[in-house]
This record gives sequence, structure tokens and C-alpha cells, in this order.
Amino acid sequence: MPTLALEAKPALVPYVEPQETSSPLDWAPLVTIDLSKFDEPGGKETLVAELKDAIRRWGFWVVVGTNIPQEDIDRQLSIANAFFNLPIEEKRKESTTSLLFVLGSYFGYREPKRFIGKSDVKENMEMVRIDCMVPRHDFIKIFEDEIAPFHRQVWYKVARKLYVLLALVLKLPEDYFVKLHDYEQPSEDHLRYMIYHPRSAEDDEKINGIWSLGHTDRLDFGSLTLLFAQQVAALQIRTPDEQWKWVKPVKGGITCNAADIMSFLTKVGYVKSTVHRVVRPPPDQANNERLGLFYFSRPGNDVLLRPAPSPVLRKLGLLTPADEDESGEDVKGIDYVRARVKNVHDRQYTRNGDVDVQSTFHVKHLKIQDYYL
Ligand SMILES: O=C(O)CCC(=O)C(=O)O
Ligand SMILES: [Fe+2]
Repeated sequence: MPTLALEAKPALVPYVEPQETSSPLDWAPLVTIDLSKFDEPGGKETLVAELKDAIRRWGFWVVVGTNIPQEDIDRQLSIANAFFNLPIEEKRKESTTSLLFVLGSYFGYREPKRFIGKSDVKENMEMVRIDCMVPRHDFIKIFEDEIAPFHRQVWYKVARKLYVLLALVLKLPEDYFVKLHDYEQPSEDHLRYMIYHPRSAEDDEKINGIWSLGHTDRLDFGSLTLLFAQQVAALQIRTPDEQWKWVKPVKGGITCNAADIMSFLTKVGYVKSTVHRVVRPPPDQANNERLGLFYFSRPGNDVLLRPAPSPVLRKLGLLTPADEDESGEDVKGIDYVRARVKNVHDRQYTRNGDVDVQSTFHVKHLKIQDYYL
């Protein structure tokens, strides 16, 4: 079994993206937010108006003009690809064990071990979650000097600006959400590398071509999910009229979605945490590996989770006196994240069909409904 010399940074084969699909797919008409306007006079106002529609109707949008160099994104994809190409014994060295799931924490490598519902087909995705506070896999440590600044620039160039715009949509002080997600404070904010391996048409048929069940981003329970575009179409969102539509990858763009904490902070409804799923890609991409690079923004561990005191929510009658009562029992960001991860992952089977699709769990006084479509 090859071992890695920690001090040596191996030369990486540059990752080459698969060809774009030419299948005529029913794409979701997502709004594009051009962040290069953010610092222009009147720019924020324009973006706020665009984002408002996106968060209320779709919960998904695309961001361009981020000023993150394309070569930095490509380099992350090359590191991710090289990691997944390591022998399995090597990847397992820092794997996420079931013990961690019991504790509700899951950084590190996760291999596809679970069966899909009651079928004999196994999950086809591998992932590695990279947090800045846990021991890392040796391979990841070697590239830490590139991964850490990349993580940081995504926060400052994208997530932070989106939080400012979201606060403005809700007529809150500009830094309201920025403070809750302060990059410099301890949190479980993280990057994720992920790869889906193609399956035979036969196996995919047994699971109705669904690679990841419809869900909101409870799984990586956070506030915002940023997905750097990769060319293999497979992500679908459920539209307000309950149709599944494909999300079109935009070269150099980032597909963003509001996750459950953002929805919770805005009374589960103002900002929509939209149901989405991953399906077998179209025929001309069905044999491609699907490599993904994500950023999951989470609130600070010690942040108290309570609905934002937004005049917009108040005007809509969404804030109850209990929401505005500061003496109630508090739930911290970390309590919520741990409870959710434990509920989702501390199990042998993925949920599919009739296997435990509905469940609830508690975080202190909050009862949370967890479901999969
Ligand atoms: O692979 C994708 O495009 C989306 C994955 C996803 O929705 C998730 O992991 O929460
Ligand atoms: Fe998701």
C-alpha cells in the first residue's frame, strides 16, 4: 500500500471537466446575481431586488462576478480528484467513523458503504469534508496552504456579500448575518469535495435513477450552500409548482441555495430552503464521474439561534411574541448541527421508499421534523 510523505507535495494531474451535455433538459430559470456590482454605486440595491425574488420563490440562485480566479477553482478540483484517486486504504485513514456520527460530527472522509433503502444497490458518492479545526487526512494537510486560503476567499468574496444582501432584503443592519457567521469565530463552516461514480443503467433503474433523495439542506445543516459549477447535470430542484427542474451548471459561476438555518432564522418560510435531489445524468454524461466542490456556511458554534428581529418579518406577522422574548431557552448553532447530523447519519441504511422516511428529533425544546421525498 503506498504511503504519503507528508513533506512532499505531489504534482497533480490537472482535472479536466467533462463535456457539457447537449441533451435538451428542462432547466430551472434561476436568477443570476452578478457580485461584481456589489461595490458599484447603487449596485447593492439592484442585487437586493434580484436576490429577494430568488430567495422567496426558488431558494436557489446563481452567482457570477465573484473575482475568485478560475485557476483557484480548477486547482481545488484537481486536489479533490487526486484525493479520490488514492487507494481506498489510504482514504480510510482519516475516515468518518460511525462513532463520530453517534456524536453528531462528521468531518473527514466518508466512503459509500450504505445501501439505498432496501435495494441491493449501494450509494455511489464519496466525500471529504474539510473543516479547519479537526485533524486532517495527510493528503489534505499537504495542500492545506492552498485549501485554507481558498476557503477564506470564498467566505470574503461570496458568502459574506450574500449575507449582507440577505440582511438588506430583510431590512436588518447590514452585518446582522455576517456576525452570526463570522469567519474568524469557531464554527463548523467547511469545504466539501465530493464525487459521484457512474452506475450501470440496470442498477440505476432499481433505485429509479435517484442518486440522492429530495431534501432540503438539513444534511449539512447550515445557512448557505455554495456549489461550484461542474459540468455533469444531475442536480434538480422542486419548483414552487412542484415540478422537478434541472440546475444548469454555469462555467465560473456558483449555484447557491439557502439551507435550513437561513430558513429557520426567517421563520421557516421567508427565505425558502428548497427541496432538491440528484439524479442519473442525461445519456451523454451518464458515464462521467461527477466531481463537486462545495462550501457550506454554518453559524458560529456559540451563536444563539432565534428568528431575526426583521421589520419585514414583523410586518408580515411572522414574528411571535415568543420569538421576540429574549429570556426564552436558547439553542446554540452547534447543538442544532450535532443533533441533525446524528439523526441523518447514525444509521445503517439511507432513507428511501418506505425506510424511515419521516422522523423527528429534538434539540432542547425544539422539535424538528426531518423528512425525505
Ligand atoms: O451534488 C449536488 O449537486 C448536490 C448535493 C446535495 O444536494 C447535498 O449534498 O446536499
Ligand atoms: Fe443538498
